[in-house]
Amino acid sequence: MNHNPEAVATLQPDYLGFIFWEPSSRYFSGEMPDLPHSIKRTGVFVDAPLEEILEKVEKYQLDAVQLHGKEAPDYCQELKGRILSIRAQSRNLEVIKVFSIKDDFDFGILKDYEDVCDYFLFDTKGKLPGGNGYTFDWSVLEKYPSQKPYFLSGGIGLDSLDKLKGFLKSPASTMCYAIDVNSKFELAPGQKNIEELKTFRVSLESDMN
Ligand SMILES: O=C(O)c1ccccc1NCC(=O)[C@H](O)[C@H](O)COP(=O)(O)O
Repeated sequence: MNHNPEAVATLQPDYLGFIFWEPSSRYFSGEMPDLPHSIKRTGVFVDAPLEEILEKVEKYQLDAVQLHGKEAPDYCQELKGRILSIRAQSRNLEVIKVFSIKDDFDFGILKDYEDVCDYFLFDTKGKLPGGNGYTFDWSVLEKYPSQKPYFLSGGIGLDSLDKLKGFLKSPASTMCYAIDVNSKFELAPGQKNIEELKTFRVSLESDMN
């Protein structure tokens, strides 16, 4: 297994993802490492049965789930409700609903998800439900109609830095809450390139200060 989450954690990301979709080359099945509490352990799922998500949430003490399939609003709502009852309201579970964009996007779809998830994540449509390594045209986000913060994702790498810096200064990014990176920072599936991640972070942060 190539996964190196402990090394990624030294960079203190806000979220750290674990892929729980078995066909993925990044599928995670190992022991959850000890991570600082400031880092949200995020389980990535694709149309998984609710019971499977609940089992992983408890087993790995997840703080967030990222849903990459065709999960309906009812499903998100039930997930939230079930977690609340299990955790007796002691600890939240963030639900991040992913939408994959090809060319254009019908933002009307988001309306029914507004009250049942915490964040949206915009990824690029591809052969796989995630981790395809392609960017979409971020200018579609100029029409983003919601006040819900979103994650920007899909094919972001060091070669995206200039474009990303421009985007983050544009009105389309007003509700952009986080940048999600994956395959463009890998030495092998699941094994992240720490030096490149560091370079990416330092470059973005220096531009924003
Ligand atoms: O990474 C995977 O193998 C994967 C498989 C199935 C669903 C989601 C998956 N990854 C989700 C992510 O969190 C990615 O960060 C997102 O899709 C962007 O990936 P990339 O285009 O490689 O930057």
